[in-house]
Amino acid sequence: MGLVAVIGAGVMGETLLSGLLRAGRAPGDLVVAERRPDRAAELRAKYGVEVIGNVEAVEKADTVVLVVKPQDMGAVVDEIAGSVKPGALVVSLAAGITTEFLEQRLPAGTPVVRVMPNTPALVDQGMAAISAGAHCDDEHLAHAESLLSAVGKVVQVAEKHQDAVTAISGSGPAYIFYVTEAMIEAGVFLGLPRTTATELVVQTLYGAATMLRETGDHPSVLRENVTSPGGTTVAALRTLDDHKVRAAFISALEAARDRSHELASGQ
Ligand SMILES: NC(=O)C1=CN([C@@H]2O[C@H](COP(=O)(O)OP(=O)(O)OC[C@H]3O[C@@H](n4cnc5c(N)ncnc54)[C@H](OP(=O)(O)O)[C@@H]3O)[C@@H](O)[C@H]2O)C=CC1
Ligand SMILES: O=C(O)[C@@H]1CCC=N1
Repeated sequence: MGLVAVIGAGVMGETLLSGLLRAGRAPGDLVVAERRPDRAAELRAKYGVEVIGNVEAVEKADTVVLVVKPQDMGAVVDEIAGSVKPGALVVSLAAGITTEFLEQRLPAGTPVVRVMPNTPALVDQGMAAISAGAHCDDEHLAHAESLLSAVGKVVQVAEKHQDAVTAISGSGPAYIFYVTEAMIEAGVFLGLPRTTATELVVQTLYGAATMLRETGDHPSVLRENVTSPGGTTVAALRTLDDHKVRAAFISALEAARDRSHELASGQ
């Protein structure tokens, strides 16, 4: 697998870096590119990895992982393109950025894999979807999969589905945190101490997620099991339907899908 260079150590880059180290990758097998000296010093101290400039990192890497914002991707790829080693694999974690966008800027024939990860990778419960570019073979895909499987589940999808994946699992944790916040605020409104409301909501989410995964039952069945005739749950669900919450979710995820598509053009 060789040396892996992580270009851009913000939220997602650091999440991947820390996960690879937790999974047993040696600090010497990783190099990080970071332009701010204070942040570089922090990463060196925390992870014991070499932190250098973009070009220097790419020159020696067998796998280059791009984790900068989509809006910065064009400039970063133009900077590093001439330094990518022949045969090196380029893996992009950026929303919206297509393999074609990268292939056009990298040396001809460079294998590129597009990945959409998510932040639960921080606790090894990530969900990543990967798609092959034009010059990828099964070995390249397997290599990208092994990077991401260090921090959670990995599925392969056709690249045409990556904007939808971004809307569902890439941004998904934020929707769950949003619902969590709303339920905690409701608990406080109903008179519970904030710490109690938080504990009740977090454990309820964890329990419900575990039921979904472990029973394999459809969410409709699990919801019906909670919904006693004439009871409390149906009163709440009717209110959610009155406020068109289900329709709002569909519109929200459609907006995220469309935004991912727009990011491809650097907007
Ligand atoms: N956060 C998330 O939940 C997810 C993010 N992603 C994708 O991951 C990518 C990064 O997102 P995120 O981590 O949230 O963003 P951050 O802003 O936290 O991280 C971006 C990093 O890129 C660095 N950077 C910017 N320009 C350059 C450059 N020219 N050379 C080197 N480093 C540079 C920034 O450095 P500096 O601090 O110096 O500006 C920063 O460390 C995005 O493309 C996003 O779409 C994908 C899935 C989920
Ligand atoms: O909000 C974003 O654009 C990134 C991509 C998916 C999650 N965070």
